[in-house]
Amino acid sequence: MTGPTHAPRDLFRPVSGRGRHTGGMSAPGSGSSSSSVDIVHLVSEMRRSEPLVHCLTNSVVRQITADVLLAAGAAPAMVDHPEEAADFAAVASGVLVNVGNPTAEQVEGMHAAIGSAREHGTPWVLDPVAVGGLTLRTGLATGWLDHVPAAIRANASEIVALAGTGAGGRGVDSTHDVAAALPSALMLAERTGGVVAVTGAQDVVVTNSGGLTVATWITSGHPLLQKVIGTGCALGALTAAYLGAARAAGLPDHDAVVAAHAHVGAAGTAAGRVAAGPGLFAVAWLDALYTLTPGEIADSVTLLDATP
Ligand SMILES: Nc1ncnc2c1ncn2[C@@H]1O[C@H](COP(=O)(O)OP(=O)(O)O)[C@@H](O)[C@H]1O
Ligand SMILES: Cc1ncsc1CCOP(=O)(O)O
Ligand SMILES: [Mg+2]
Repeated sequence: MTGPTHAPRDLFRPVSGRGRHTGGMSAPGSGSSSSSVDIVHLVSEMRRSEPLVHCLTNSVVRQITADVLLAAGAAPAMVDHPEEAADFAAVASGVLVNVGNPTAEQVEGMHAAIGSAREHGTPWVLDPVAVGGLTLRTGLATGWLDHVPAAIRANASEIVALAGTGAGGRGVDSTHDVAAALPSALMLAERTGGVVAVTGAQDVVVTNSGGLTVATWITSGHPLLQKVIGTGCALGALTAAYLGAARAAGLPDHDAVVAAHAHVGAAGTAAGRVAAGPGLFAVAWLDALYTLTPGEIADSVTLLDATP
C-alpha cells in the first residue's frame, strides 16, 4: 500500500491562522504542524480518565486490541453475547464494532450494543473490515450507517466500498491510496454526521459539521505497522477510547479521532527506530504506546488541517 507524500491540494487547502505552528501551504514535513488539535491535552485526558472500551471485534485481533488499549492508557472489555452487549454498551465510555470475522451470535450482540450505545449516548466506532468483498458484512456495515456511528475507522479500500463508490480491497488489506478515498470519506461524513478516518501511509480524518468540512492529515507511523496483524483494528478500539475521554472532557470528536491516530502513529515511528522486523516491532510498538509522553506524541507527528 502506498500513500501520498502530501495532502492533495486540489481537494483541500490548509486552514489559515489555526494551530500551534503554521506551516503555510507547503506539504507537511516532520515537525511542521498546522492544526488546531491539541494532542497533548487529548492524550493527557485519555490517560487520566482510563476510558472503558467495549469491544465487539474479530477473533484474530482480540489479544492485540486489549494489549493496545491497556498500553495506551485505556481499559478493554470484550463483551459479545447478545444478552450482555446492551448492558455493557450502556456503561462503557466507548464501543467498537469491528466486522472482521463475524459470527451469527456476535452480529446479534453488535445490533444490541449499537442500539444501547445510541440510547445511552455512548460513542461507537465502526470498523468495516473487508467490506466490499463480502456480502453479509457489507450489508451490515452499510445498514449501520443510519445508526449514527461517532466515527468510522478503516483503510482506504474499505472506505471506498462502504460509501458505495467502488470495490473493496484485497481481503483485509487496502488496494487504494488514502487520497483516492477522500471523496468517499467526505460522503460518509456527510451521511452519518460522524467523523471518518482513513488510514494508510498518511491518515486523514474528516468531519462535516453544519455543512463545514474539515480534514486533518496526519503524517506518522511506519510501514511495519502493516506487517503486524491487528494494528488497524486496535486503532479502531483506541479511537473509541479517545472519543469517550474527549466527550467526558467536552472536547470535539474530530480531535479525539486525530489524537488516537497520532498516538498509534507516533508509537509506530518509535518502534521502527529499534525494530528490523515485525516481531520486535510489535513489542516495541506496545512499549511506545505506553511510554511516549503526550508531548513526545505531539512532537512526533505532523498534522495539517485543511478545508475545501
Ligand atoms: N506505509 C505506511 N507507513 C506508515 N504508517 C502506516 C503505513 N501503512 C499503514 N500505516 C499505519 O498503520 C496503522 C493501520 O493502518 P492500516 O494498515 O491502513 O489499517 P488496516 O489494518 O485496517 O488495513 C495506521 O496507524 C496507519 O497510519
Ligand atoms: C486477518 C484478518 N482476518 C479477518 S479480520 C483480520 C484482522 C485484520 O486486522 P487489521 O485490519 O488491523 O489489519
Ligand atoms: Mg482493518
